[in-house]
Amino acid sequence: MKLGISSHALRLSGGIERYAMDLVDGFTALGIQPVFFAKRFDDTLPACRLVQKEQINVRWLPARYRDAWFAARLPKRQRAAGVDLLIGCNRIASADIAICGGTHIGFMRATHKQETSKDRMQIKLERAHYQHARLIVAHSRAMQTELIDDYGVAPGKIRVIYPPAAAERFSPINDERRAALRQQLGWPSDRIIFAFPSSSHERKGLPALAHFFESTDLPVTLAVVGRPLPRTWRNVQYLGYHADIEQIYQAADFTVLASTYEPFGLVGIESVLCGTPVLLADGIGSTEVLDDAAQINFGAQDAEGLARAVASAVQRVRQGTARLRQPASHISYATDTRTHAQALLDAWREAA
Ligand SMILES: Nc1nc2c(ncn2[C@@H]2O[C@H](COP(=O)(O)OP(=O)(O)O[C@H]3O[C@H](CO)[C@@H](O)[C@H](O)[C@@H]3O)[C@@H](O)[C@H]2O)c(=O)[nH]1
Ligand SMILES: O=P(O)(O)OC[C@H]1O[C@](O)(CO)[C@@H](O)[C@@H]1O
Repeated sequence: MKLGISSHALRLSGGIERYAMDLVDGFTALGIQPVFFAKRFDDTLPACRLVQKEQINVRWLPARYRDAWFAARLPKRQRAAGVDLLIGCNRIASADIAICGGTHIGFMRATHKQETSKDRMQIKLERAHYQHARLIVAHSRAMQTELIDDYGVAPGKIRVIYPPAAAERFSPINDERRAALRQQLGWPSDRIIFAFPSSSHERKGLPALAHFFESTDLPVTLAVVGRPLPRTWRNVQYLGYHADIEQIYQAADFTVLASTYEPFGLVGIESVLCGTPVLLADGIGSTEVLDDAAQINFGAQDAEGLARAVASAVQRVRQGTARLRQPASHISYATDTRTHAQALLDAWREAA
């Protein structure tokens, strides 16, 4: 069988790029070399050597037309490469398995965005994506609901399969190494650090978090990794895009997301796998798979709820009960990439 994966890019960026890379990892472990269709490749990544690269260049086009152009060119390239099972991580109209790690209608509703012609183009392409695929893999139950209610997808076509995380990257370290890492990052031992990995600050709740952190008297710091910050705040530190993000999780006391729309939130499981519990706003997809020891929840729009959640996190750290010594036991599914790749193939066999 010749397996294809389509995605925006094979490079480090946000969640869906991470997911596509984890698919490469998982299929490689199963002895399958995927053909990878993308607009861009970062050739310094080891993943690029594990795939047959098929680039579809869209750079010459204005941004708004790129996705549709990519989707239109893809079928010919699929046939030429002899692909007989295509997994679509981006919106295309020729995938056999469509991955749903977010819907545009759900995103627009949750973030109260005014619809423009660009959004309508995205939604049209997205409908074609879901319609063409024989199987849709939703990254959370919330996505399953959006697919049925907002896109009219037949429930029988959808399977919820949670996304994986690379275990060799995301794992706990011992206390000594952790203390050294914290020192390296300039984090005093009496400071309680909340990591905030984000490539989309507005959607992931930076305004509410920054407002709380700048005005609290608790000895807490919000450590932002990913996109640069628009300004500075008291108790908020920016660490840049950190290639070895696992070190941030390993060294931090908690990881926090106050997202208004978060289909899954890989950040949640990556942090827990590193032994670091999470503060997650209600409704974030990964809250479905974590137990109470691993997470503290609050309402994304509830300032007092956030304050209570941070206070209870601080209390756990002070009591020495925060860290998770057996990370996998707090997550309801097997997170390794190989199991995920196999689950996709099994679901495909059932659907075909
Ligand atoms: N190396 C590195 N990685 C980073 C950094 N900042 C963020 N990331 C990575 O970017 C990813 C963020 O993933 P998510 O938490 O899942 O959020 P997203 O970018 O909004 O992803 C979207 O697609 C996911 C997959 O379906 C969904 O899980 C998610 O909810 C959302 O829709 C994680 O893998 C995280 O490690 C950084 O500074 N450095
Ligand atoms: O807040 P961000 O990172 O721009 O993400 C928004 C994106 O999320 C999606 O709703 C799906 O994940 C896209 O349609 C939308 O462009």
